Amino acid sequence: MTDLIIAVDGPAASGKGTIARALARHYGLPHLDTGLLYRAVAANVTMLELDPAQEADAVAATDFPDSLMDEPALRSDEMGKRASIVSAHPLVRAALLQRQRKFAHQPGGAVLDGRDIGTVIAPDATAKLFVRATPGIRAKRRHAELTGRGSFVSLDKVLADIRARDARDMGREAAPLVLANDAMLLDTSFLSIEASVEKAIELVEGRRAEQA
Ligand SMILES: Nc1ncnc2c1ncn2[C@@H]1O[C@H](COP(=O)(O)OP(=O)(O)OP(=O)(O)O)[C@@H](O)[C@H]1O
Ligand SMILES: Nc1ccn([C@@H]2O[C@H](COP(=O)(O)O)[C@@H](O)[C@H]2O)c(=O)n1
Repeated sequence: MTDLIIAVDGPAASGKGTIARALARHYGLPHLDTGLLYRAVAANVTMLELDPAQEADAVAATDFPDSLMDEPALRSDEMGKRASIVSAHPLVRAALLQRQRKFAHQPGGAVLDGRDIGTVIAPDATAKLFVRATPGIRAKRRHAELTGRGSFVSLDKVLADIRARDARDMGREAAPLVLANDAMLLDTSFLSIEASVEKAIELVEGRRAEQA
């Protein structure tokens, strides 16, 4: 059987992680949330008391233990913001590249979600999804998630952070978030989680059938 590589890209809180995890379960494939790699670099920069805006400082923090990726602190909004600062440095991206490519190209295939999976990490992916939702809807979902975890932050602040992160991730020179030519758009704004996952499977199956 041919390997199945599924690339899931999209902006912050669009639902790409939720969809990628469900696809991995559905197809019995390993999953990598590549945002966690950048969040781990950001956390390491912070622990080492270095400056995330300085490329050399951020590169020095790319050598982190795998266990760091399991830290709940990585999931905070602040760490998402710092991750988007360190991720703009080309040398940080280069330091994390092979690890992601190796994961994508393991026997059988894999599901990866992030910003540059379909464009840089696995341009040869079997199926590429670009998941999006309006900034307002993404902010409401992320706000509900954060308050559910006991972190008290206003909806306005979450929306402002999402807009700032979009601008940084789409505006940077190194591997910006863009729609790959052959990516399939999946707008989750008015879809439930279940409906989004169903649609994602349908899109992947359509692409597989075209390639059979
Ligand atoms: N279709 C949906 N309807 C309602 N809530 C959703 C939907 N999809 C995802 N969510 C919720 O929205 C929040 C963000 O989803 P998720 O973490 O999957 O986004 P993401 O794009 O992976 O975010 P990030 O870029 O920050 O990693 C989560 O709380 C998730 O449960
Ligand atoms: N492939 C990727 C994945 C993530 N980033 C950057 O990390 C930040 C945090 O990612 P989340 O998916 O956990 O929100 C994100 O804002 C990006 O700046 C990336 O550049 N490439």
